[in-house]
Amino acid sequence: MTTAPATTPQAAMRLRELVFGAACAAAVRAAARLGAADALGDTPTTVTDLAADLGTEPRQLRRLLRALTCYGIFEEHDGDRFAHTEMSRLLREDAPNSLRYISLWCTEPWTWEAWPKLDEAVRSGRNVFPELFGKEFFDYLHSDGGESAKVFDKAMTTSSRQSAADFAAYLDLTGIDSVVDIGGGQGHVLASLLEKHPALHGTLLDLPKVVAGADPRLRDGGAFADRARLVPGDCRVDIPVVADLYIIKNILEWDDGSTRRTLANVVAAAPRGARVVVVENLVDDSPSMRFTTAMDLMLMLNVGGAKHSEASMVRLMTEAGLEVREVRPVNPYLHAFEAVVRG
Ligand SMILES: C[S@@+](CC[C@H](N)C(=O)[O-])C[C@H]1O[C@@H](n2cnc3c(N)ncnc32)[C@H](O)[C@@H]1O
Repeated sequence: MTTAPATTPQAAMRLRELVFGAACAAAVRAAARLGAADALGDTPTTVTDLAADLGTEPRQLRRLLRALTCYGIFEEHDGDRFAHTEMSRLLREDAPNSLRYISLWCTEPWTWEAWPKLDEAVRSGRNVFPELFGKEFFDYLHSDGGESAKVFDKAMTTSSRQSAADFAAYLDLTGIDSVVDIGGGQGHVLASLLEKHPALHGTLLDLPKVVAGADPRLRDGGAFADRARLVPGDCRVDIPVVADLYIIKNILEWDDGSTRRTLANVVAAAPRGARVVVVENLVDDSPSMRFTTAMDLMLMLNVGGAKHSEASMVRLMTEAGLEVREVRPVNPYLHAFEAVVRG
C-alpha cells in the first residue's frame, strides 16, 4: 500500500474553483451581453442605478458583478457600489483594445454544446462539430451561425487590428518591394504595412467572401488602391502571387494536411530566396500559454485543428522546403517564424 501525500487546502480550493470555470466564463459573457462595462462610467456607481440603466434586477446584477470581482473584473466599493478595473474596462465596446467580441466569441452558444464532448474528441482524434451540428464548422457558421457569424467577424477584426500594429512595428522591410498576406482577412495587416511603407506594393489573398469585405483603403478608390491587389481564392489550392515576402499569420492552425498544401503552394509560387514569415500563438514558451492551450482545445473540437509548438511549426515549414532562420516574439502572445525559400 502506498501513502498518498497530504492534500493542502489550497490545492483542493483551487481545483474546486477550476471545475467551476464555466461559471466564470458565463459571468463574463453575461456582463458583456448586458453591457455592464459600457454602462459603468469613471466613478463608482450603485447597483440600483446600474440595474436601472441596464434593465436588470438589482439583486441578481449584484450577484453577477460580485462573482466577477473575484477574478479582478470590476471592484466593489462600500458594499453597494461597483467600479471599473483594468480588466472590466476591456469589456467595453469602445475600449482601445476591447476584448468584448473575443469574450463573446469564446463563449458562443455552440461552445457550450461542444465542450462536454472533449473526451470523445481526445478518444477518437476527430472534431465533434459535424456530429453535433450536421456540418463542418465554417459551413455552419456561414449558413446557420446567424449572430455567431457576426460575433466571429467582429472578434477577428478587433484582434487583427490589435495585432496588425504590433506586426507592422516588428517587420523590417529593408529590401522588400512587394508583399502578399495569405489568409490576410480583411487586410488590416496589409493596410498597416502599406501605410507605413509608401513604396510597398501588396496583395491580399483570402476566401472570396472575406476579400469582398476588404478594408476600403485597399479597394478601388481607397487610399492604397494603386498599390494593392485583391485575390480571392483558396490558398490550399493555389497561391498565384509572386512577391518578395509571403506573410502567413494565424491561419496554420487547421489540420496538418491543409498546412502542408498551403506551404507547398507558397514554395511553388515564390522565387528562390523569397522571405516567408509565419506568425502564430504558440502552446509552449509563451506567456499566453493558458489562453493558447484553451484555444488549441477549442480547435480540436470545432475544426479538428491545433495550435503549434515551436518545434511542430519548424518541422512543417522545413518539410515544405523552407529554411527557418529565426523564431522571434512579435508581442507577448505572438511569435514570428522567419524563413526563406530554399534554393
Ligand atoms: C484567424 S483568421 C487570421 C486573419 C489574419 N491573417 C490575421 O492574422 O488577422 C484566418 C483567416 O484565414 C482565412 N482562410 C481560411 N481558409 C482559407 C483558405 N482556404 N484560403 C485562404 N484563406 C483562408 C479566413 O478567411 C481568415 O481570414
